[in-house]
Parts: sequence; structure tokens; C-alpha cells
Amino acid sequence: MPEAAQYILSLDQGTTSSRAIVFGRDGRPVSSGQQEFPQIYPTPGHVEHDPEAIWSSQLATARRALENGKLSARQIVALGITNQRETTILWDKKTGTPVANAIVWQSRITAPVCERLKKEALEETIRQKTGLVLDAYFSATKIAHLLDSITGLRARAERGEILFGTVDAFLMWRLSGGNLHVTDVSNASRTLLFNIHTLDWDDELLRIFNVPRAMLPEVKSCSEIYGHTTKDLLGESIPIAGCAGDQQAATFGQGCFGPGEAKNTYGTGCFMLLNTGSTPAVSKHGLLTTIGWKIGDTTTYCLEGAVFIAGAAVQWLRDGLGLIAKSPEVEQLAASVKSNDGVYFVPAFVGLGAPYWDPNARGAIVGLTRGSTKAHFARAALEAMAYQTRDVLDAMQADAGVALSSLRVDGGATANNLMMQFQSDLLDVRVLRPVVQETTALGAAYLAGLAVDYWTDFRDLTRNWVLDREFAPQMSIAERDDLYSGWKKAVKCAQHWVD
Ligand SMILES: Nc1ncnc2c1ncn2[C@@H]1O[C@H](COP(=O)(O)OP(=O)(O)O)[C@@H](O)[C@H]1O
Ligand SMILES: O=P(O)(O)OC[C@H](O)CO
Repeated sequence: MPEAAQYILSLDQGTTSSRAIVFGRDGRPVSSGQQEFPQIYPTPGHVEHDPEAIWSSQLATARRALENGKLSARQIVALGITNQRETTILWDKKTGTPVANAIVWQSRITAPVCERLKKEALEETIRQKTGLVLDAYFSATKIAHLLDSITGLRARAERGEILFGTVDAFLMWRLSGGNLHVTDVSNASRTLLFNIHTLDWDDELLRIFNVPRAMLPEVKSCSEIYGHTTKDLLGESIPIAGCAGDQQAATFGQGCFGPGEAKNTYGTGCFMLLNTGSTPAVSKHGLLTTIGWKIGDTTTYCLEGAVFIAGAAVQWLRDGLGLIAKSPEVEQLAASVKSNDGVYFVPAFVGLGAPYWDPNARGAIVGLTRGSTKAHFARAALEAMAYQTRDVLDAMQADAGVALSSLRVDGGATANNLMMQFQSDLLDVRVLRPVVQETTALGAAYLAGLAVDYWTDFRDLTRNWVLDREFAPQMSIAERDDLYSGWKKAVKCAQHWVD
């Protein structure tokens, strides 16, 4: 009997849905499963997830991916994990039960703590060690918030009874039946507790944020066998061999292996990452320095522009305003008007991330006239993704001192051709959309596959990148400048809104 084909299974735990995708050697998806799970908004600006919903949806999609492809778990040679980053979960070491809902990366609940720490003039130390800005986005203040708001939890954490993990670590713990308390350098680099130079948790940062070391996971590279799944979950024990935060995984999945290569992902938020090679670049323009990945002893760093709300604004048109029934309908609605007619939408629902870092900004729609229609709302929501990307690209080019001639894109919202064309026009760069847009899952699959020699090296992976469509700039300079200056004015209206 011929030997059954072998594959890599990738788990992609995103902000709004869990996905599992099986990939073959050509980097093409063979089968998949996807499941949305509830978003919890306890108070304005605060966002939570139920960790059990994260786990059950992720496990269900992994099983579905195997079923849909009529695959046996024996055909899966390794499993890779990628995840929404920064989102913070604490669980009981003995029972594996989460002690509270996860605090999601978007949550602003710890913004006041960050304000207080800023007054203590700690920002520069934090920035120098972590590459990050002092913002509620990252995990450290979320951990302390949980430890201080649940009676007795801090003492238990100090005794090593309570564990912390970003979503990758929680999944690894569950997948291994509680054998692994492990994260990878790319996820660790988003916590504000990890020193990106020494590649270790940092005692001074642990003191600043008041987080006990005993609760932190062991930090490993992005491509190695960490352990195995328990047999009961998928039918076989599968090596867990790759792990990276979703934006780093997407950068890897896009084949941005060399310095100067960049990608932008358009999902719930927008995240542009530029590979800066083996030395961390320092931004002077509001970008983050982050670890891209570590393979063997080689660490690759990236500059990152993190935009909090992108596709989520389209979800808001759908769920909050009821203007559309499904996200893709936004394209037709937006195309029904020729321009924004002066209407701008700044979707600062949870403040503004890069390059503004204004936790007190809030959403604004400006430039409305009696002639404005829902089509203008749709157009303005799409254009907002492109404007925010322009803000970030301008910062990145200023930091890197080079102009990008093309940008690789991925994520759910890149299906929108109108937005992609507008993006190219506004940036004046070629926008390249690959055939496989599930680059996040693909990146995690690549990291796992490299660890078990399913793929040999980067050359194997580079060959797999195939262009679906290129969008070339067509707009005049005058129109581009005019549109963008309107956006800058609109951003000013949204900034510093909350007292
Ligand atoms: N055709 C479309 N045009 C614009 N936005 C879209 C379109 N299709 C999906 N989206 C948006 O893309 C996002 C989903 O992309 P995805 O990459 O799955 O996100 P995430 O990984 O953050 O959950 C949603 O916010 C959705 O509103
Ligand atoms: O789940 P996504 O794709 O919106 O990504 C979330 C980011 O990792 C947050 O930093």
C-alpha cells in the first residue's frame, strides 16, 4: 500500500475566530475548520474572552480540519500554533481551570495604571529593554490587574499555584494535558516583561509591573519540538513543533525572511511588520521593536506598526449599525459612491495605537453633510484601514531611511479589491496579494515543519509564495495629498477625547 501523504496542522487562534488549517509541502491549504466565538464587552473600552470558548473552538476546528480533509491524525507530522498576542490568561496549575476571563489585547482597562507608571518616568527603561511603549495593549498590566482584583490570587501566584500565559501558552498547556508551560520569544516579546536583548524575563520589569516570576512560562524558540498533544484530543499524539504570535507568523508565512521585507495584515486590526535582521532597530516615530522569530540560535527582529481597529470597523457597520448583513457587502456599498465626499471615520474605539499611542482617543465620524449616506460610512470605514496603514508606513520609512516599493498584504479584509486599490493609490506603492492569504497559519506551519524537517530551509518556503493579484498606484499626487491631509485633520478630532 502506498504511504499516506503527510501534512502539517496549524492552529490559528485569532481575536474573533479560531481556525485550523492543514497544509501540504507546497504551502497550500488542504482542508480547514473555522469557528467564531463570543466577544465580551463588560464596560466601554474593556474586552474579554472566555478561555474555555477559546479552547473549545480551537479544538473543534482542529478536529473539523481533519474531518473535512478525510485525514487521519497519523498523517499530521507536526502541529504549529499561532495566536492573537498579548491577550492574558491566568489559570490554576493544579486543575488547569482559568481563574477569570482572558483580558484581550484591545482592552483599555489598565490604561490608568499605565498613566500612573508614565508619571514615574519609567518609560525609557521599559522601552529600552522591551522595545515596546508603555500601553495597556501589552500583557504586564493585565496580569497585575487580575492578580489585584481577585482576592488571594497574588499570594497564590507567588506560591507558584497560578500560571500566566498568552493564548499560545494556554493552548500548549491544554494540548499537552498540562505537561507544557511554555511560550515562544515572539509572544514573550509582547508582554512588557521580556528583555529582547537578553532573551529572558527581566527582574527589573517584573518589579515595575509587580508580576511574580513563578507564574511565567518557559521561553523557547519558535521552531522546535516543545512536546506532544495527548492522544485523546486528535486520535494520535502529535509533536507541537512551531509557535509564534500571529503577526510574526504572518511575516514568516509571507516569506519576509530578509531585512527590508515587510507585510501588512488586515484583520481585526492592521499590523505592519518590517524585518530588520539580527539587530533590534529603535523607532523614533512611534513604532515597536519586536522579536520576529528565533530559529536555532538566530533571532530576527522586526519593526512593527500596530493599528487596533481595521476590519473591526466593518464588523461594527455590520453588528453595531446594521448597515450590512455580511462583511464583504461593504465593498459594493462603498463602491456606490465615487469618493468619500469629505467624510472620514477614525475608528479609535479603543484609543489609537501606532504611531499616535493615544489611549484617550475615541471613534469619530467627521465631514458629514446632508448628502451623506450609509455608502459614505462604508467607504470611510474602508479608507480608514488605508489611511492608518499610511500613517504606519510613513513612520516605518522614516525609521528605516528607505522607501518601500511594494508591500505584501494578507488577512480577511484584503479580499476587498476596492480597499486594496485605494491602499496602493494612497501609499504610492505596489500592493501584492498572494494566492494563499492564510499566511498567519502558514507561518506557524512553516515553523513547525522546519523543526521536523518537513521543509528543509527558507528556499523551500520562498518557492511557495505565489502572487494572486497586484494593485498598482493610479492616483494623482494632488488627490493623494488632499485625501491624506483630510485624514490627518480627522485624527486630530478623535485624539485626547476622554478626559
Ligand atoms: N470583504 C471585506 N471587506 C472589508 N473587511 C472585511 C471583508 N471581509 C472580512 N473583513 C473584515 O476582516 C476581519 C476578519 O479578518 P481575519 O483576518 O479573519 O481577522 P482576525 O484574524 O483578526 O480575526 C473582520 O474584521 C471583517 O470585518
Ligand atoms: O487576531 P488578530 O489577527 O486581530 O491579531 C491580533 C494581534 O495579535 C494583536 O496584537
